[in-house]
Amino acid sequence: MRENHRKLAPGQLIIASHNDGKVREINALVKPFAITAVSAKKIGLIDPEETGKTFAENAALKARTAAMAANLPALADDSGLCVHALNGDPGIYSARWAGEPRDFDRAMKKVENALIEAETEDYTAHFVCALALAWPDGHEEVFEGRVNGNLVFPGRGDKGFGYDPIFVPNGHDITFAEMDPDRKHDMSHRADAFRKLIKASF
Ligand SMILES: O=P(O)(O)OP(=O)(O)OP(=O)(O)OC[C@H]1O[C@@H](n2cnc3c(O)ncnc32)[C@H](O)[C@@H]1O
Ligand SMILES: [Mg+2]
Repeated sequence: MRENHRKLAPGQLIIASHNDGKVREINALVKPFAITAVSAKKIGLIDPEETGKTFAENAALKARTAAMAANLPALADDSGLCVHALNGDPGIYSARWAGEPRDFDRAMKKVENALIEAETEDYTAHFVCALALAWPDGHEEVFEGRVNGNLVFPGRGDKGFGYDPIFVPNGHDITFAEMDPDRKHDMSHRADAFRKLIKASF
């Protein structure tokens, strides 16, 4: 682990994501800092193909693409749901399980069906979030966060996004989609990764 992290200077930061739910959460998380977050989608940057084999590789690829295109530092998030009885699926394919156009009811049904097919009682899962910062000169840093929980079917709640309706974090009895956004931000994989990023980069 490198200890000499580069600090992020006050100014503009590109949020290299085309997911409105994520951009909303990232904006809330960077709000206390002297940073103006601009979403990649808003300024018309491309949504690169995610060819990496890990969350960290994909986050770095997205951050790098945006930083080079905008000539500004960029922050990208690659995240997903890893279901233990499914050997970590959907994992880095979490967005792709929702098809095109994205349909997370379908993706959650797919997870439920795969668990039924696996004839398992193990409904444990975790979310992972890799956050990558990339600068136009090629410097990159990646931070990873995680939250453990259990899956419930049918899904419950209409807050949040993606797989939130089926995920109950450990120590709680409501899903991420039933939780106020501020509470999710206290304990989520994204918050965990952000704590590391803020400590290193701000
Ligand atoms: O790549 P970008 O443009 O950032 O947006 P994306 O939606 O394609 O994002 P990913 O490639 O990282 O795919 C991760 C998927 O995992 C799901 N996911 C990630 N974080 C989540 C969270 O906090 N709650 C629920 N689902 C989440 C969500 O459905 C995402 O679409
Ligand atoms: Mg993506």
